[in-house]
Amino acid sequence: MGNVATRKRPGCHHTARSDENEEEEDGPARKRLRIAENHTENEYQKLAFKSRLQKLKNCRPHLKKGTYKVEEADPRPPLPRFIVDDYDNYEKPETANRKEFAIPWFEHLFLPEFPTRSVINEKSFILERQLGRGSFGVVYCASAIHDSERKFAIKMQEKREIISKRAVLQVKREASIQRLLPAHPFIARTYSTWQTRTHLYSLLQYPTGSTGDLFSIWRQRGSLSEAAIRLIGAELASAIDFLHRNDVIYRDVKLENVVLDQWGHALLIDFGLAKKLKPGCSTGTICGTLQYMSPDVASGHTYSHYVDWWSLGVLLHILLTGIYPYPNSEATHHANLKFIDYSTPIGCSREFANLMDRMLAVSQTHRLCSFTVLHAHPFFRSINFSKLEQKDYTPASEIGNAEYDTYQQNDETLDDALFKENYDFDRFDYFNDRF
Ligand SMILES: Nc1ncnc2c1ncn2[C@@H]1O[C@H](COP(=O)(O)OP(=O)(O)OP(=O)(O)O)[C@@H](O)[C@H]1O
Repeated sequence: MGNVATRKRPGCHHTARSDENEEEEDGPARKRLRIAENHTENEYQKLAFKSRLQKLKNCRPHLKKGTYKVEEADPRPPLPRFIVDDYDNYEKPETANRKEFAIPWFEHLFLPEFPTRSVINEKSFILERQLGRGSFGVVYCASAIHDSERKFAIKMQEKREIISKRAVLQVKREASIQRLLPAHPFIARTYSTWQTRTHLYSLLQYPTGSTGDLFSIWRQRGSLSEAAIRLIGAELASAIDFLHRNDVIYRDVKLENVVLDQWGHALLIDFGLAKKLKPGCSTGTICGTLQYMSPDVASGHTYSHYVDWWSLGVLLHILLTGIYPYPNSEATHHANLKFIDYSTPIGCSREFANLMDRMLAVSQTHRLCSFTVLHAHPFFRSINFSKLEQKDYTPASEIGNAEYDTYQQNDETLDDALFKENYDFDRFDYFNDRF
């Protein structure tokens, strides 16, 4: 078929074709004649030739006449040298090499927080049992392959889930904050992180002989004694203060994020919502667990580290009374959170009642918003924080000795009387004189 298109048909005049034939037939003589006919072009060539000849004569006067060789001008524009050189000298990587060094995007996405080649990896451990479930995967208790006595928690998160929920930055931030944080007795350490093609792994501190997270403990045993709450509260306060001093706002203090070891010491886990925030700076992301969320976060205005003290207040309130301080148990959106109808817990010590009033005050002027104030509060007066951080106290001995009876919440007359008395007295004592 291709031949049909180029075949000369009878009666059809092909100009280009006939010129080519003429050239072929007459040779260079015929070509010269055609150039001569084109007068303008010819004149131009002559002038150009003369000018180049003159230039050559000027720069090489020692050469005799007639020995010059002028080459025909190249009709194409000169190629920029650097492109030609680059192209000529460019060493294309071997196909095999390229395959070896290429990092797939779903691995690259989680670098450098989750390295792809780690000395410690999932093959170094034996997974024993499941400890809990998070948004993107499962947390296992694991023992080191060469030392079965050493226990760790391994958090295994699915990359697919993380990407589909657009939480890549969140998990990377969590890993980097936890890994850079200095050691603290009440914060779970992150020893290592790595990734496979499908999963992210975090090797975490496992509390020795863990009795589970605080939520499960509270659900099994009910309300805790004030003595136990004092020790657990003080340990968590020490951990939160440490985070703030290291420019970290935690934003997710809740029962589920505290695990206890066999002596009842608290360990703060899950830095999924933590953020680097310098003192005096504020942030505005509405995040956290609704029932623990402070009015400042829920309002959508900017807030700072102090919101963690509100959440700790909610946690301590639940540990003692078994209920949330504000009617938000059914809330599904931050805009629906209500900060009304608070009543001071009754049937507890005046110190604890006052601590709750202070930590859960909606007005920031009345609210307890710093470790210094908490540390000096009468509820924690008996605690030596240096000894606490040395783990000199044993909260386990106090856990389970509940003294608080939740039915007293219904006695409204007593409730009101106690609230007024405590509030006025304490307000004078702590706001004006001491804090
Ligand atoms: N270091 C640890 N030691 C013991 N148990 C742990 C540890 N880390 C996590 N767990 C258990 O696993 C559960 C889920 O862990 P975690 O909350 O860290 O996961 P997550 O994926 O960050 O979840 P979330 O959806 O709350 O962000 C916890 O509630 C706890 O019971």
